[in-house]
Amino acid sequence: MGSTGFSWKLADHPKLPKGKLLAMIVLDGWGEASPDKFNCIHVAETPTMDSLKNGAPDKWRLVRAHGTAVGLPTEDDMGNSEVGHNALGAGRIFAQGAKLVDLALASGKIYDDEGFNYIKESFATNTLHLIGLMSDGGVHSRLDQLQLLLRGASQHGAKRIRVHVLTDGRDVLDGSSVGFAETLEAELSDLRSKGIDAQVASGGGRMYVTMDRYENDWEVVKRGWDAQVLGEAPHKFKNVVEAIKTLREAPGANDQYLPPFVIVDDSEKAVGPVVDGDAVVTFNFRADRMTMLAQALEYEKFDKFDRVRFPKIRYAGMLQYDGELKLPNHYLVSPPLIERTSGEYLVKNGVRTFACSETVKFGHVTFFWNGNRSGYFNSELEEYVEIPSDSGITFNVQPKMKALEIGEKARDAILSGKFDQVRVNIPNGDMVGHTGDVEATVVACKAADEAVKMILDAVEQVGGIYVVTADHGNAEDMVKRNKKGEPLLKDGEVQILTSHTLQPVPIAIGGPGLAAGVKFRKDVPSGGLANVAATVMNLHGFVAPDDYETTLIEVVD
Ligand SMILES: O=C(O)[C@H](O)COP(=O)(O)O
Ligand SMILES: [Mn+2]
Ligand SMILES: [Mn+2]
Repeated sequence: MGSTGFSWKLADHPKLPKGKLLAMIVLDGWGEASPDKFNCIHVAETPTMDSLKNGAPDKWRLVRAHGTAVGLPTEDDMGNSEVGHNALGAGRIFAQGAKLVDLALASGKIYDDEGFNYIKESFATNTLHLIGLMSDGGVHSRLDQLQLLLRGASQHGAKRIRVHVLTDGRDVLDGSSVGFAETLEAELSDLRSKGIDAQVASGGGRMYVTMDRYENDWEVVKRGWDAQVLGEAPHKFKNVVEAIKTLREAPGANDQYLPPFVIVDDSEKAVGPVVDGDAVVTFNFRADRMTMLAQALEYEKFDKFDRVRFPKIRYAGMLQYDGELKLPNHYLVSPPLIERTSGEYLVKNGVRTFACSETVKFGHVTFFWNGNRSGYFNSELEEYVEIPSDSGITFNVQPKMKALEIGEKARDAILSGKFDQVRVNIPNGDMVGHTGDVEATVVACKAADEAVKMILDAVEQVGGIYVVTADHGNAEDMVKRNKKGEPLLKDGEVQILTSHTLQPVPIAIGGPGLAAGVKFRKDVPSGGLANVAATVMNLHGFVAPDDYETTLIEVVD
């Protein structure tokens, strides 16, 4: 596509009409797996989703939602919301953050680029702080990347390094943070033997400390700020392994929600507050749960909580987390450039668009869907509605979440006649699945199914079309399995899987507005989430751009 010949205008689909209302429903964390008692979708009453499956193979099929199909480094990488919604919205597969960071570290290019050279200015006199998720989940960060960065930074002049860890247990097994902390400690001890003053300075569980998203609860970020920047926390320890082991002993404690702690020296002084002149890197590559901290670290003007001190630092993100806001200004690796998304094309071709979810997934159907871009393409044609999520709770306590409210908003948008596309994310399977609470996840799946029904009923009323799919698996498998697929036992108990899975996800099309003869093609057997955008464009009456992954549908006369 030469720059001169470029046009936003989409060609008319030769067979499919325009002007049909299309409901695009993304069930978060809803994969397809064999039925057993750890498959919460199977256990739950889900009559609506079950009935869609009866449309197989013409109107229901599976698509790939993990690994290389969504731009991740390997087929062992489970899908996640960022890469899933990016693929759904962009219609093409982009090498994602995880892979781009791998490449930049492997080639050493990361150390030549602007971001690293910017923070390097601090190395001679000050401390380099690295803040992020200590995990090998590969969703937000990876421990091996942190290890390489630690080695590389010290080889490039960092003499004093402080690591501020967030424990995971959400993209990896609960309890695995102890092993990660030991690995990290060994790495730091190796650096110390080479004369580098390197240690962990603070920590806390990701869901309670720092990694909130979409401004659901700034208190979470403040807890992290106090520990990481101010060096203040309710718990003080001499080293990170002891900290995690001790805090995990409290009743009900788990990696995701460990309280904040700081590491102190023999005189009980925090070893690593952030001070003027220091360099800070947030080493997560994924954006959603880093942008709030990034704002606190970067913005002179800031009123979300009292920072007490706002040190003058050199701050860089592993990636730039928001291209539109240019946040942060400095970054070590350039993010994937996801342009010409289906959302932008459709709006530019007059498709009036409504998008909605509750806070915890709101950015998924807007920001991620639109290629990690905030805001509207055309505020006259678009409306994005965020339903406030409950904050300060784990969602197993409230497994229905706001599913029905999302369903109602979507229904009203459909019936209003003001929109051509009504797009939602229904979070329950994922958010409750991450708590590892199997019973609550069953309730969650039922609620999600009810929300789908509400939307499909409205589609029926207006003679519209629906596309129902998911971004990756989660609730369909809640247990860690051996290679044969049998649940793995540890100390006589099954090991609960809080993370996403490698499973494919369903996609269903239908509704009274779906033209006769539309069915899934048979010649895209390994279709993935990136094939959905062209499919949706067709259903709006357009042909997708040539470089989009091929459509999943055909029209048979
Ligand atoms: O951030 C999270 O909650 C998990 O790490 C990944 O879940 P998501 O990709 O579904 O948001
Ligand atoms: Mn998701
Ligand atoms: Mn998830």
